[in-house]
Amino acid sequence: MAFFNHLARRSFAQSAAMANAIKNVTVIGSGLMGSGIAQVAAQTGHNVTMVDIDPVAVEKAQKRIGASIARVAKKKFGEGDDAAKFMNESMSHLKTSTDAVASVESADLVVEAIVENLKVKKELFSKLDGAAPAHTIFASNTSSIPIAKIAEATSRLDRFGGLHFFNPVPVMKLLEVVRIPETSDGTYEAMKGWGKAMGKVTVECKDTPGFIVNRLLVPYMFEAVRLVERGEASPRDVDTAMKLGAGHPMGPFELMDYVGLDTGKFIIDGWHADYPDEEIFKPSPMLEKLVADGKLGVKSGEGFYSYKK
Ligand SMILES: CCCCCCCCCCCCC[C@H](O)CC(=O)SCCNC(=O)CCNC(=O)[C@H](O)C(C)(C)COP(=O)(O)OP(=O)(O)OC[C@H]1O[C@@H](n2cnc3c(N)ncnc32)[C@H](O)[C@@H]1OP(=O)(O)O
Ligand SMILES: NC(=O)c1ccc[n+]([C@@H]2O[C@H](COP(=O)([O-])OP(=O)(O)OC[C@H]3O[C@@H](n4cnc5c(N)ncnc54)[C@H](O)[C@@H]3O)[C@@H](O)[C@H]2O)c1
Repeated sequence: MAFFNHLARRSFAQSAAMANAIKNVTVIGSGLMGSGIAQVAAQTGHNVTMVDIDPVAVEKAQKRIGASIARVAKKKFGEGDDAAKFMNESMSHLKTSTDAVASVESADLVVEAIVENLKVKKELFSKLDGAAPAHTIFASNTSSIPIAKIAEATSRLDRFGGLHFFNPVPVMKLLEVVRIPETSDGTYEAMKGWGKAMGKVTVECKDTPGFIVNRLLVPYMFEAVRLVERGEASPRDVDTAMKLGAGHPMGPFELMDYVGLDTGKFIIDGWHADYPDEEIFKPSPMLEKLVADGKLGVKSGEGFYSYKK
């Protein structure tokens, strides 16, 4: 028994050591998720470079992070010097860039949170694979795309995995840590250890569709839309019912608006392509029209509901 305890202690020590080795973090994508991941990494003392292809998105992200850190600081320290110190120290760990290749030169970990599109993600990782140091771990925050499909664009399958955060990242405690068959034990332990260093509770996931949460949550959201499309209830009543009847903090329509209808469409289109005979994944006329009209939810000011002030 002592031998196995020794092994367990050594494995824990290894993962702690590897997680501690993750100091320089590059987050690619400064949207809803990338800005949240970058914020929490900065708040937890990592050296963070947040990158986006769109300079306007970077500027919006900095504003979003500033407002969010203020909420976190107020919640942790109330008003006063300690809150200001926390905010200043966190922001001091955060740099921004629009040059993805340069941003990974000294990265220990790259977390990708760009558009939910396999081709674009593969193009990005292929480009970064030649620029990042050999030891750098690559991870995708994808909601629905198989990690293995993204990883095949690189030569570092043993140092590739999924780190699936939840929205809003500063609040949601869960982190799904996904491995592909080639992910080394050291990489997996380092990713789990880093998740804990980020203040998250990690769960272990295989590279299956939707990992754990989205495998259950996305069909639920799909059914909510079908129910409304069949004229059986209004979005507002469905949301009220799920909040008061199932204790959810948000109803499905509020949540779809919150996560972004564009991301929702990317997911359903991807799963429909992969599973064409699955009725539930057939395109939704209601969602198609909203996205075509630029109504993407909170991020655009209107989705299923209007958020215009
Ligand atoms: C057929 C076609 C169908 C097509 C549709 C398919 C859709 C598919 C969509 C899937 C998308 C991908 C999903 C993704 O991969 C995985 C996810 O992320 S799923 C989403 C997970 N998140 C949730 O479920 C969020 C649920 N909501 C909540 O938890 C809460 O509502 C809230 C967001 C935390 C807000 O809380 P409220 O009480 O309502 O409001 P407050 O503003 O008071 O906030 C409470 C508390 O939290 C702090 N806080 C809130 N937001 C932030 C922030 N951004 N930064 C920092 N802190 C924040 C706030 O300070 C409050 O703290 P307090 O002061 O009260 O202690
Ligand atoms: N929205 C959510 O609730 C949520 C939750 C968990 C995971 N995810 C996943 O996270 C990823 C990002 O989702 P989001 O909601 O933050 O999207 P978003 O649209 O808010 O942000 C995406 C950002 O990526 C940038 N981008 C696109 N292509 C790029 C490139 N080649 N290089 C650099 N930047 C690029 C865009 O300019 C944009 O700012 C997706 O894979 C999504 O499935 C989303």
